[in-house]
Amino acid sequence: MAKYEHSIERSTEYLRMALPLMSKQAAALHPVSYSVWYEYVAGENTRLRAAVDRQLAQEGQLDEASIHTLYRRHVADVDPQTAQRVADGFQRVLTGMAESAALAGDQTARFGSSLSRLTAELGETEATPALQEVMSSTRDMQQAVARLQQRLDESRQEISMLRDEVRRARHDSLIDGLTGLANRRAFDQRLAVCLATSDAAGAHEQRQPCLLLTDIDHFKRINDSYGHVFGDQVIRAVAQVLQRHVPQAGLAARIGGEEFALLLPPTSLEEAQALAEKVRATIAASRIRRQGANEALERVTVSLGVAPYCRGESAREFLDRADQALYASKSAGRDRVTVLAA
Ligand SMILES: Nc1nc2c(ncn2[C@@H]2O[C@H](COP(=O)(O)OP(=O)(O)OP(=O)(O)O)[C@@H](O)[C@H]2O)c(=O)[nH]1
Repeated sequence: MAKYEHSIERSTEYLRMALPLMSKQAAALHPVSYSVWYEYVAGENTRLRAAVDRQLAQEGQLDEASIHTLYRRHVADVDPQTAQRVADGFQRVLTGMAESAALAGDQTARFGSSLSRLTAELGETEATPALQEVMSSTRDMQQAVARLQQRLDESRQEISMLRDEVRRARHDSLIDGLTGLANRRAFDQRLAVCLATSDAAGAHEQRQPCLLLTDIDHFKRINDSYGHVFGDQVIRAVAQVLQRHVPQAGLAARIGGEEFALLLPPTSLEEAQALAEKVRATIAASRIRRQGANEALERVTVSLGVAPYCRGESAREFLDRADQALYASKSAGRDRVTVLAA
């Protein structure tokens, strides 16, 4: 279940609660600060709440540095999806407020021009001081509404930047930095969705999602012989081969140091096996050149384990079966594919 999916009423209430708390601090009233206080008043992020209370007890106030640290530790890092929802919610609330301010501005402007017309019709002499005062207050009101609109626009721009930042952070949190493939977290998320979809499809579906686990053979030796920089180059080369072979609806991920997974959408076991064999042969046939080294080429091989999903089993059980298949490939001499049928 999503952690925060608050209604507009609820998020407006949080805004009302957060504003006074936020304005007491030394930090500026920007979206990062708002995200922290939103989470604080919503009360579901208990670790953030405890950290804020602790800091307030010690320091009395939150300054720029502490608000950013709290945001990074307890909002952005922990759950980028939540941060995105907070930013989206804030944007919705702000948009609503900006629309109300625009409406108030229009009405004030109309009221002002009616008053001007009335004053003109009455003539200088008949325009009483009371009427003059109403006109002057109306002008003040118009200016105040215009200022409010401008501040709301500025806040909307800041929110928009924050959303981009959160989107980037979320993207980064799902990508493996070395290879550009999906990382373990992205893989686990996709696997869960894939299995739930497969279970919901019912027993009549013949083909099932398949998992190909791939591990680079004797990788420790490669590292020990040629160093970690070359080791990383080998990891990237293997990742590229996997990325080239993954079908559109599948996912290629780096799930450990030199371990990869290809998650295939419902596929026959024969097709999955053929794909695994193609990956193995492509890697075995490639020669990875060491940058700056004279000696020509390094032969790298991988072992693979293939397992089809058995409806109803857990992600852990599915992974374990694919891992057993991989282990069988390693035990049988490496550079091979083992299939463990359901
Ligand atoms: N260069 C590099 N090495 C890594 C990375 N992650 C893990 N390793 C290394 O990968 C090696 C994995 O070794 P093992 O799992 O023992 O594999 P192995 O025994 O050499 O080979 P197999 O038995 O064929 O699996 C270790 O030496 C790790 O230090 C990484 O990101 N970069």
